[in-house]
Amino acid sequence: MELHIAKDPAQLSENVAAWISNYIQEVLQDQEKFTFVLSGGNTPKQLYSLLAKPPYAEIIPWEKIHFFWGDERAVPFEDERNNARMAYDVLLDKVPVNPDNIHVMRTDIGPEQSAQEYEQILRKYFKDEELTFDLVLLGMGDDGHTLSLFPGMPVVHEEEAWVKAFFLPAQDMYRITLTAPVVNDAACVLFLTTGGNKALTLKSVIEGTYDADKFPSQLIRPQEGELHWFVDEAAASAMEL
Ligand SMILES: O=C1O[C@H](COP(=O)(O)O)[C@@H](O)[C@H](O)[C@H]1O
Repeated sequence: MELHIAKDPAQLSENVAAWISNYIQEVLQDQEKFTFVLSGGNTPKQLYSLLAKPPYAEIIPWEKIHFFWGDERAVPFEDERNNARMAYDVLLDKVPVNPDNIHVMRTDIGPEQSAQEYEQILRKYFKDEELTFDLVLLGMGDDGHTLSLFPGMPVVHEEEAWVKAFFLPAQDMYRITLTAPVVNDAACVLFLTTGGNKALTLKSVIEGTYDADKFPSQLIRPQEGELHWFVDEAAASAMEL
């Protein structure tokens, strides 16, 4: 695992945008397409908006990238809580992406059906591949969740399915999420985490005893791929560095 610490969220987003842009270009020297899993929430907005502007809007070969989502809130696309909607607003509507390469988790059908459909899309896409995604971008909630793998929920222990839907009582909402095994088969996983409110949780996730029921972010340990944590100083403030 590599830990990268930046001064503040603005500097962190700058660093991650540059890192992602380099990584995409490097990987595309050896292959024709690149698979990029996006996260939702608030943290990645600044990063997405940087990627949508020069120089990244111009140097990233957008038409070669296939976009997927790590998780989705089962609310209509028009709802501002919808993770795909946020990514469209800040990034995908602003760069020359091929619309056929954008693979959203649908919320215009039932969550179970959407999860099954997404699983089929992924299994078909990665049929002959040893690894799954080239890059998975993740966030971490202050409760230690990542994707929609929330503390204490059975989905944390899912080992077979790549995509699951479930009802999250705390938010009175269905969630659709990739599971840990499919993310752990990725070539590279990158966590983006900011803020002092996440400092103690981050310390537990990175330096604490393994307890995935309490801190689902600990589930993410790529088998062969790289794991990077990009955090700001406030989020890193409780760690013993
Ligand atoms: O609900 C969610 O939260 C996590 C964390 O979001 P953040 O804004 O605190 O970083 C996010 O990664 C996930 O995609 C989203 O559905």
